[in-house]
Amino acid sequence: LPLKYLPDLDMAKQYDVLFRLLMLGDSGVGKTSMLRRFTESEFDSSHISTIGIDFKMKTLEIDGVKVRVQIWDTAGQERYQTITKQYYRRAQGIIFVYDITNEPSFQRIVKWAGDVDEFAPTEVNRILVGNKTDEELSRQVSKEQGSKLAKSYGMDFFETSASSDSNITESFTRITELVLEAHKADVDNLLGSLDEYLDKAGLEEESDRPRTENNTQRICSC
Ligand SMILES: Nc1nc2c(ncn2[C@@H]2O[C@H](COP(=O)(O)OP(=O)(O)OP(=O)(O)O)[C@@H](O)[C@H]2O)c(=O)[nH]1
Repeated sequence: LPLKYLPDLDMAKQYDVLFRLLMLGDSGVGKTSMLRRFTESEFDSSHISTIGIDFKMKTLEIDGVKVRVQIWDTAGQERYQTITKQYYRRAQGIIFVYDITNEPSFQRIVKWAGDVDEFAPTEVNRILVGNKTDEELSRQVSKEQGSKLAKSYGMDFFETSASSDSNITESFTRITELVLEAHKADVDNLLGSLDEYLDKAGLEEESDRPRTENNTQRICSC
């Protein structure tokens, strides 16, 4: 492989694997805010409802693996659900979000989870998140209720605040870890063959090089 291709190989190594995560929950629970907090370290107190679906990317390093996550932020509003359901199938991880100050948003997790059972692959990883813990005085759903529901679904549970940046990184990291664990065999295979490819590329490049005094010049000109 000619030396000039090496920078492209470096680009390819900026991340090892890409996963798709999906955020689901009622309108106003804070899905967009959690995602903005996680990817841009920002928070906005105004509510601009997501139209249809949007996504943001972030790279995490877990156990030495560079994982790029594409996080899909869905609109909680009913009218967009025909569109958003089309994305369930492509997700490897799902974050269910409710608002701890809004009991109906918690009750509706059952409905969101039911939709996922119907439209997402069965092996999809899931976590449950109760957001807005900074609004403790307005709390309507206890931590125990959240934890119990999560347990009944076999999900990990977090209480977060996008506003005060509590448990946001932890939640996104946990779902990414679960997805990575679930796909460990595939990832190992992929990384194994990529390493092999890079080693091979390095060897070929060595053997391509003319064994003359001009070696240095040739390397520099690339
Ligand atoms: N106090 C508090 N407010 C929050 C928090 N997270 C989000 N909010 C506010 O809740 C409102 C709704 O937040 P969004 O992030 O737009 O909610 P969403 O779930 O994306 O809503 P849709 O796009 O309509 O589905 C906004 O006014 C946010 O500022 C939080 O952790 N604490």
